[in-house]
Amino acid sequence: MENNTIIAIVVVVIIAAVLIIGGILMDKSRKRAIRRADEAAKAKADERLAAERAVKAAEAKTKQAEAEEAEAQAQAAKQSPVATNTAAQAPPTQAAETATKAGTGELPPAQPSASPTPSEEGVKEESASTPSAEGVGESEARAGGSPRAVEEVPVPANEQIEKPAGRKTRLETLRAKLSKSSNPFGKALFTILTKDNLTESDWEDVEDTLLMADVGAEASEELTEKMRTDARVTGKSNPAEVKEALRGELVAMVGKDTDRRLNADKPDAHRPSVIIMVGVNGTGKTTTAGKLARLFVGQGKSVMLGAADTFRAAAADQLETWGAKVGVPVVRSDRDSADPASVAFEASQKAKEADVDVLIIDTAGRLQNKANLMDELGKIRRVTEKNLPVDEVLLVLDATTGQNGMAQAKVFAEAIGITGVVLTKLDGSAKGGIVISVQKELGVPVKLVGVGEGPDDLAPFEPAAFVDGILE
Ligand SMILES: Nc1nc2c(ncn2[C@@H]2O[C@H](COP(=O)(O)OP(=O)(O)OP(=O)(O)O)[C@@H](O)[C@H]2O)c(=O)[nH]1
Repeated sequence: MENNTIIAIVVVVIIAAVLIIGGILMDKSRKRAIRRADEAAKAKADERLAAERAVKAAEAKTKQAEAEEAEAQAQAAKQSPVATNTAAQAPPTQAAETATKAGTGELPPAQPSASPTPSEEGVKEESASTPSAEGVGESEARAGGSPRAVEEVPVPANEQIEKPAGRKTRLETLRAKLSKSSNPFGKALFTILTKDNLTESDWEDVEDTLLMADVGAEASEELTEKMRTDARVTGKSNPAEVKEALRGELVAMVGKDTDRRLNADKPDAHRPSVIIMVGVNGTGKTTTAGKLARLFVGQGKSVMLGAADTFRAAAADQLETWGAKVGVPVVRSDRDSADPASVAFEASQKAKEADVDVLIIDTAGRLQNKANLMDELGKIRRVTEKNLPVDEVLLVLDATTGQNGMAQAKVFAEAIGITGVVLTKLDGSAKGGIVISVQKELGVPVKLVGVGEGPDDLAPFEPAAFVDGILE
C-alpha cells in the first residue's frame, strides 16, 4: 500500500474517532443541560411555595389577632345582663354568622366550648405523648391556646342535592381533557417515531421528549431502548403499527395490572373507611376531597367530611360547599387556626357514631421540608386512629410541578405513609409522565387523576384511558 493511502486511512480514522467522541461529549452535555434546567425549575417551585407559605402565615396571624379580639368582646358581652341566648354568647362576628346561618337552617347553633370535651382530652393526651414537641407546639400555636369547638354541618334539603357523574362519563372526560391539553408528549413521540428513517438524533429527541414530560431519566432510557428494538417502529411499518407499539409500551410502563382501587372500595375495607388527604400547598387537596365525596355518593355510599385544614381560613367553607352539593355533612372547627388533630378526632368520632361508609379528612398544605408540620401530620393520623383505623392516605400531587413532586412524595411517604397518589391538574400539564416516575420510584399507585376544576373532573386512573388521552 502506498504511503499516501495509509496516511489517508489514518486521517479518516482520526476524523471518525473525533466525530464519535465529540458526539458522545455533546450528548452528555445536552443531558446535563436538561438536568440543570430541571433542577432550576425545582428550585423555583420551592421558592414559590415558600413565598406562598409566608403570605399564608401572615394572614393567619392577623386572623388570630382578630379572633382574640372577638373573644375578648364576647367575654365582655357575657357579663352584660342582656346577653342571654346562645348567639349573643358567641363572639360578635361568630354570633352574627350563627344567627344568619341558623335563620336559613344551614348551620346548628354554636357549640359551647368552655370545658374540654372528652375528645379534646383525647387529643391533649396525644399531644403529651407525641414525640415531637416541636410539631405539637406549632399546632398549639395555631390554635392560639384557646378552647377548640368542633361542629357538624348538617346536609341541606334533598331537592338541592346534585347527582354526580358515573364512571363512564368520568373516563370520557379524562380522555377528552387529556387529548385537548396542549402538547401532549404522546403526540410528539408519535410524530418522531413515524419518520421514515430514524436517525440517532431522532432517538435522542424521543428520549428528550420523555424527559421533558417528567417520565424520569431511568424510565425514559428504558422506553427509548424498547422502541429502538421494536420491529414495528424500526421497520418500514405504517403509522398505525407504530402507534400500537408506542401505546403498548406506554401502557406497560404505566402498569396495567396494578391494583388501583381505593381501599374504601375493597371488600375488606373498614366501616367507616378513613381517607386522609395530604400534600403541599395548593395542590388541590380540598377540591379533591370534595370531588371524592361526590364520587362515593355516586356509588351510593354514605360519606362524612372532616375539615382538618384549619390553617387556611377558606378551606372549611370550601369543603362545606362541596359537601352541601351532594348532601354530605362536614365536621369543622367553628374557629380558624384550631388544632387540626382535634378536628380529625371529632370527625372520626362522629363518623363512627353515624356509621357512615367513608370519612374523608382534608389537611392543610405543608412544605415537605418543615419537620414540625410533617410531625403534625403524624399526630393527625395517630389521633384519628384512637377512634378508627386509617385505610388510606392519599398524597395529592400537582402534575404541573414536575419532578419536584417526587421529592414531596418521598418525604410525605416517610412522615405519614401513603397508600395512593392523586395527580391533579393533568388538564393543564403536558407532563403526564410523572405518573410513570412517581410509581416507579415510590411503588405507590396513582389511583385518581384530577382533570379540571369542575365537580366531576376527578376520574379513577386507568392506564389505557390515560395513554389514549395523550396519544389521540
Ligand atoms: N385545572 C385544575 N385545577 C384544579 C384541579 N384540582 C384543583 N384545582 C384548583 O387548584 C386550586 C387549589 O385547590 P385547593 O383544593 O384549594 O388546594 P389545597 O391543596 O386544598 O390548598 P391548600 O389547602 O392551600 O394547601 C383551586 O383553584 C382548584 O380549583 C385540577 O385537577 N385541575
